[in-house]
Amino acid sequence: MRSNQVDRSVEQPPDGRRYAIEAEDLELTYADGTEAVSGVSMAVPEGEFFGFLGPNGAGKTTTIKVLATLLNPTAGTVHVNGFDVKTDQQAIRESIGYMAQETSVITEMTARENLRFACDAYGVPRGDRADRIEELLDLVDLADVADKQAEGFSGGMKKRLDAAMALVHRPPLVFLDEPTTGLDPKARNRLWDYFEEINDRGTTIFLTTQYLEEADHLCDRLSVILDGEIVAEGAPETLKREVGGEILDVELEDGPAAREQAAGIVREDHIFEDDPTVDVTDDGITVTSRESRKRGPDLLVALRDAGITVTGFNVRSPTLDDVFLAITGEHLDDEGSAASNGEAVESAVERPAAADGGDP
Ligand SMILES: Nc1ncnc2c1ncn2[C@@H]1O[C@H](COP(=O)(O)OP(=O)(O)OP(=O)(O)O)[C@@H](O)[C@H]1O
Repeated sequence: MRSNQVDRSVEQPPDGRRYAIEAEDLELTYADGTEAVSGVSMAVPEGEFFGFLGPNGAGKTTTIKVLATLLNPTAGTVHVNGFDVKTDQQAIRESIGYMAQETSVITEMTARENLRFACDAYGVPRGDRADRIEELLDLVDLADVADKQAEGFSGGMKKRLDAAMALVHRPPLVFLDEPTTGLDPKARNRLWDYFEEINDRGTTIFLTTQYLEEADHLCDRLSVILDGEIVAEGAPETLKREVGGEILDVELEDGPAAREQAAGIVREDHIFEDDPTVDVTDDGITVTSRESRKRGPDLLVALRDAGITVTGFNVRSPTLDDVFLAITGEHLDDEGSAASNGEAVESAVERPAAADGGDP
């Protein structure tokens, strides 16, 4: 342990691991007065796959930049790998990998040359470089194109090279800032496999994403950030359970007046006895209740008796989008921007992002 490393032995997670990240009341206000992060606290144990989920502009990148010592916090206490972000910046930089939103790949160089360049930048001992580069090229499936210029790489290949470059010095903790934005589902899945592999090897991962499915698939635990504040945290399954029940989606033939009338029937007719929540959507209503399955048919009868035509009906388990809706009253749409209820209601789970141009 370096002399200035904090001994956090009294603040270990319950299972004896140490914390890779500890932040308490982190605040960051930009020079123009924008309060990007207001009182964020988190504790990420070593080895965890931790997700930081939120819409555009929520404060994810700002938080990551503080953790990676690229921005000084305005207030709060932050330790990364046991080091203080205010006083031990060099030690933190040596002990983390950072895959930024913008690519670090130099397109005039080959994949192998880019990795060599990253080894230089991180001071990887010369004797270790060749083996490490081969290992990373294999891991991210770029061995076949190792000596090809990165210029011709697809978006997915560049992202995989970016991720490999963040890992040449074998950091115990890696920050991935929206690593799959703009990739097609196939390219995204390949990156997910790679991230899972490095996490299985023991690397702590701090991932920011605006994709609900990504957070759900990869993360052991996550925090949801909105307008610079954490609004929920927990394991994806726990958060979904906390929504409290199952979701009943009812599609209606008629427009807004019929949807409001249907919502009124749910609220006033006491068909569901557990005080359900009801949301008006683009094409009907959504009811969240522990009795969705049992009482769903009774609702259909009540709607028919009121002269409202039902065109579709489905009971399902809650998704992270339902969690987001329950907490914020807004959906998180596929562009990562929070959309008011009843406007853009499809989640990133259902709509893939733009193609990234033919990832092989
Ligand atoms: N250099 C800056 N100066 C002033 N305000 C900034 C600066 N960088 C970011 N902001 C503002 O801070 C807030 C948080 O931005 P941040 O980039 O951290 O959000 P984000 O969740 O990472 O969003 P995105 O998904 O768009 O990257 C936003 O209101 C943004 O406009």
